[in-house]
Amino acid sequence: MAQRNVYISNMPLDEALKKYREHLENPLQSESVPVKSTLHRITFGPVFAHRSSPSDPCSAMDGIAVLSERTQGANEKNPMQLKEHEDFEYVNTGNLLPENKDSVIMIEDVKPVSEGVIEIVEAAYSWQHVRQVGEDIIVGEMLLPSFHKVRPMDLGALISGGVSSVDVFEKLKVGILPTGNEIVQDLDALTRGKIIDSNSSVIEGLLTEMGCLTKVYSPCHDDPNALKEAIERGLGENHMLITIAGSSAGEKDYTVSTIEALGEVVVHGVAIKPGKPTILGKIKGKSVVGLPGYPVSAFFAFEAFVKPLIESWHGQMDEMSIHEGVLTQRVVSSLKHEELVRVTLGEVNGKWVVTPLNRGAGTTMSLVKADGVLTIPRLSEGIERGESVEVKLLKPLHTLSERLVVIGSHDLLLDIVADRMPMTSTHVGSLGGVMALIKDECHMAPIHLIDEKTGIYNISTVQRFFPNRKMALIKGVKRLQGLMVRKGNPKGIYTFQDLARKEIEFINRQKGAGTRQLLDYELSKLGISGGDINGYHREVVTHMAVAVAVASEGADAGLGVYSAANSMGLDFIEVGYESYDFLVPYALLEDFRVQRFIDLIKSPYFKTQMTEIGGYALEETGDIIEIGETYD
Ligand SMILES: Nc1nc2c(c(=O)[nH]1)N[C@H]1C(S)=C(S)[C@@H](COP(=O)(O)OP(=O)(O)OC[C@H]3O[C@@H](n4cnc5c(N)ncnc54)[C@H](O)[C@@H]3O)O[C@H]1N2
Ligand code: MOO
Repeated sequence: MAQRNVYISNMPLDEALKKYREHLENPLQSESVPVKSTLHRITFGPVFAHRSSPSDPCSAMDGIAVLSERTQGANEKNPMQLKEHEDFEYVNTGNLLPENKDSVIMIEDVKPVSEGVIEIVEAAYSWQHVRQVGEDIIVGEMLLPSFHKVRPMDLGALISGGVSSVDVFEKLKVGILPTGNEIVQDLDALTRGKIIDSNSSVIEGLLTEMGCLTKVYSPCHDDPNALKEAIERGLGENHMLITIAGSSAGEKDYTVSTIEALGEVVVHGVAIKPGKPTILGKIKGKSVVGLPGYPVSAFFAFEAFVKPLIESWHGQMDEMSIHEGVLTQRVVSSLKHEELVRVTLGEVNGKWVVTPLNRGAGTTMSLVKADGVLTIPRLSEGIERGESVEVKLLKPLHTLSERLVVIGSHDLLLDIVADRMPMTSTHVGSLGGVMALIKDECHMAPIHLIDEKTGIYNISTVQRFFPNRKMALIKGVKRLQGLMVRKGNPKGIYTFQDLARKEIEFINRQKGAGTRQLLDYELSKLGISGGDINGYHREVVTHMAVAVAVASEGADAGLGVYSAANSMGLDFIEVGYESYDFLVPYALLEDFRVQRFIDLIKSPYFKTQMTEIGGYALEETGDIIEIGETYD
């Protein structure tokens, strides 16, 4: 008499899936694919920009390009006439900014007077309506992290960032093996007692939707030897095999015994209905899943086990929805239009925080980085900071709650961290980060703030801003700051005094940035005022943006870190090492996201990466300094 499988367990779904996952390794390797063929593929590693975008300064509006200096003094009472080819050139949106021009006046604000002569009633400020080099993408910037499913908007960023091919996960090959003497695949063969194989097509469709390559085999007869051969062949030709039917306790249900003979049955029988007799097996390291034969059972067992397993190999999870959160920055909007603001989300102290991204219509990266979209209706002037808003999610919520929310000063090391753990970072300078921590809008603020009296970094500033709250400073890196100049230092810039020379164009960091404070500190020691330096008021928000401006000859010098200068091939005049540390509320030190971060920056991997970039010292990285007392 044939043996029956009577030992079917009743393992809870979560437990079964966890146990099975632990038994299997991700079978997928990487392959290099031309950028235009990467839609819906999943990135194997981080993808970095090969070029900046825009790669040259260009006009952001239709109008005329002028030298801002030339327009000073123009106002309603004193209209100013300008001559074409002498004082201005006509430009359209996207045109290269002509030589010797630094700003654009919109065509609406230009009054034609006669052939080649126009009149303006308002002066232009420098870089007005000009898209600066790297406004959207900066060479070397991480465009996409690992495990990212490429969407249409990502293609735009990859192509703008000069990427020609991308390492993606190879497609998962899955074999589908229907079993049972009664199963036929051809309607003509559907005689009395036969059943048409509908399950294989359903499972094939589900796998195709997930980006897998499938192969459906001919139905295997209820014969142990035939089944053994078919399973071995199916596994040899694929990464994974799904068998259909024969999973239960019938006399001819050979699937379990065959898998057991060839490898291991990890689970047989789960506490879901339909789907109870599902088999989760492993042969030679590969996954074999036995789905029950009833069509609905097969579908649910697939959704419960196969789908999450493949998704986790792809680094992807569940679906989209609407979510509520608190806005961390005021968003001003025009009454005329409904505005779609790209935002990031994170969970801080049980509250969801919503941070707007760059709003320029040319910033493809704002779409790539967006976790969701906030709609500001027509006839609304905008939304205040602290107000509750509803966000349409572009990413699954559970991946967002794992995120470490970082607001503050920028450094290239944040890209290394963001590639290895879930993180969102907003770059608003050190003081901006401190303010966000005060309002509980982030977990962590990277800071480098010099005390102008003592020259000591961070500690005294933290004491001053948090007199009643116990904080912790996670020691980060010592990084080399200096003046970036073009290769060979053609303008002979060696000291801060040189910045005040008439022919030197400087590019500055935004107010509140630690580097801006360092500049002001050095200038005040020398008695130089910001107004003495051309370009002091021209601000960008990252070190890389400064480096790109100098490299592309938009400026002659800027202050920033060695790593940024080095990556753009610039010369570097050392100013000294500064402490770039991570400030967190003491109470959040034990938070799993903060812990994950500390583990990462203490890891050998992080040290190797930082050493490769150069310009950093990591002696105390990950050490904790407690600051202040708890008064509550
Ligand atoms: N004594 C017991 N009997 C059964 C148990 C049990 O615990 N004790 N479990 C029941 C449950 S629950 C399910 S589900 C089914 C699972 O059956 P099998 O996986 O062994 O599949 P079969 O018996 O071969 O077929 C079931 C049913 O599905 C049809 N089928 C099979 N393959 C296909 C296909 N490719 N396309 C469409 N339809 C297919 C098949 O003809 C049968 O009608 O067992 C219960 N019995
Ligand atoms: O649980 Mo079965 O899988 O009843 O259909």
